[in-house]
Amino acid sequence: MTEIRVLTDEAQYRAHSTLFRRAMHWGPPTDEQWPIVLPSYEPGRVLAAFEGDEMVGTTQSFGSSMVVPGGAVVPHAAVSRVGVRADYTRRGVVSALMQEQLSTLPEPVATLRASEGRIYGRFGYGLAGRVRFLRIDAKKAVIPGSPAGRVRMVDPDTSDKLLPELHAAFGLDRPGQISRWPGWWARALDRKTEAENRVMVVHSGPDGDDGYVCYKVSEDKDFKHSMEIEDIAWANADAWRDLWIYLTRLDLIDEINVDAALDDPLNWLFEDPRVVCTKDVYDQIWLRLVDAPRMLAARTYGVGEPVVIEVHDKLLPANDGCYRVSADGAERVDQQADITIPVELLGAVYLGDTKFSDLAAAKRIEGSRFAEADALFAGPVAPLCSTFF
Ligand SMILES: CC(=O)SCCNC(=O)CCNC(=O)[C@H](O)C(C)(C)COP(=O)(O)OP(=O)(O)OC[C@H]1O[C@@H](n2cnc3c(N)ncnc32)[C@H](O)[C@@H]1OP(=O)(O)O
Repeated sequence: MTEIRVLTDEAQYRAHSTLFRRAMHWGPPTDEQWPIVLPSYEPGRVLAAFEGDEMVGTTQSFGSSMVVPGGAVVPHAAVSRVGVRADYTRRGVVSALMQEQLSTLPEPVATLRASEGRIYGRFGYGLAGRVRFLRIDAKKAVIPGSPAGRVRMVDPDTSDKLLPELHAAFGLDRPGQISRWPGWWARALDRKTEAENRVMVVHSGPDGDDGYVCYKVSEDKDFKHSMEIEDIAWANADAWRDLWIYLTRLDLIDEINVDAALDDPLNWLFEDPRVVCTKDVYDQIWLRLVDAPRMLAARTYGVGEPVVIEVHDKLLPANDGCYRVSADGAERVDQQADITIPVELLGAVYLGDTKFSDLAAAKRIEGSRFAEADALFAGPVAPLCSTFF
């Protein structure tokens, strides 16, 4: 009989970390890594499955906030470290963990990054946002003109304090973006275990610091240098452009790799837009509407005729019901539905990445008036989450 418990002390957290890492075929956390990982264990949010006294499965969440279409910011749970011991898989362990986690989360929405695409739909998560992996030919990347402001390198002691402050001050620019928690920053800014060659650069304009970038450069051979952008954020278009002027004018760099939204306008910075190459498009945000009525009311909608959507949710039946969505908002109603949709697919359309008409074409949803629903749920910008967890 699988029992789900909330873990409470450091020894249990370390066993949780070891179990999850082994499920991913990684080694356990080392003594050097553990002090960096420990702050990411938030009391009350760490669950494990037990068979008798044996821990056999894990999950946890981090408390944060997420932007929804229209700009409202809602409480959000970042779900992570889902793993089952290899000798206990396919016996319902993760199903029990997911049911308990979803039933007890205080936030109305949860997201995660999925290791495999077939795991989470059954738990009500839908693929709600994709990311582009870009490669920029730095040798040919010319941005005409001069920078508007200045950049300066900052040392790790300065960036430990400054970067979290700046990230919070810049705000969350796209649907799907989430705020960062202290344990996230502890790992991101860790310099003991993996970041000796990380460089942090801050941009300032007329009103002070308004952008930053963190990157690492590695050398393949024959002085071929490749840069990975780990984190980049800006408060205005001048800061964004100036950071890219800095990055593309660095000596010795052959290529720059960066993650971007599907509609990121980066290629328009360059004289030759072909210097930006999309290497891959990959799924990123898996979204679970935990409190569907609250989340439907939280976002704004485009112009168009109202539609009535009937939602089915096997794990959280409080979400079941019909919702009338119009340009003025969404509310629960007792009316004939135009569209019937399972909660994971409502999650998939929620941020605007996927259209009702595409789901209907694929025979994933039933009903009519899909074009009207597309118009209501469409947003002016593609979703993105630049905070990996
Ligand atoms: C957010 C994150 O942390 S992503 C990382 C997820 N973790 C991993 O990938 C680590 C390796 N894998 C594992 O630890 C486990 O196999 C898990 C977590 C993916 C699944 O745990 P299990 O306890 O085996 O799942 P459980 O037995 O509850 O399965 C529920 C259903 O999902 C299906 N399922 C589970 N995992 C998979 C999978 N990888 N691919 C396809 N179907 C799956 C099962 O077949 C079962 O289907 P059924 O209800 O029709 O019989």
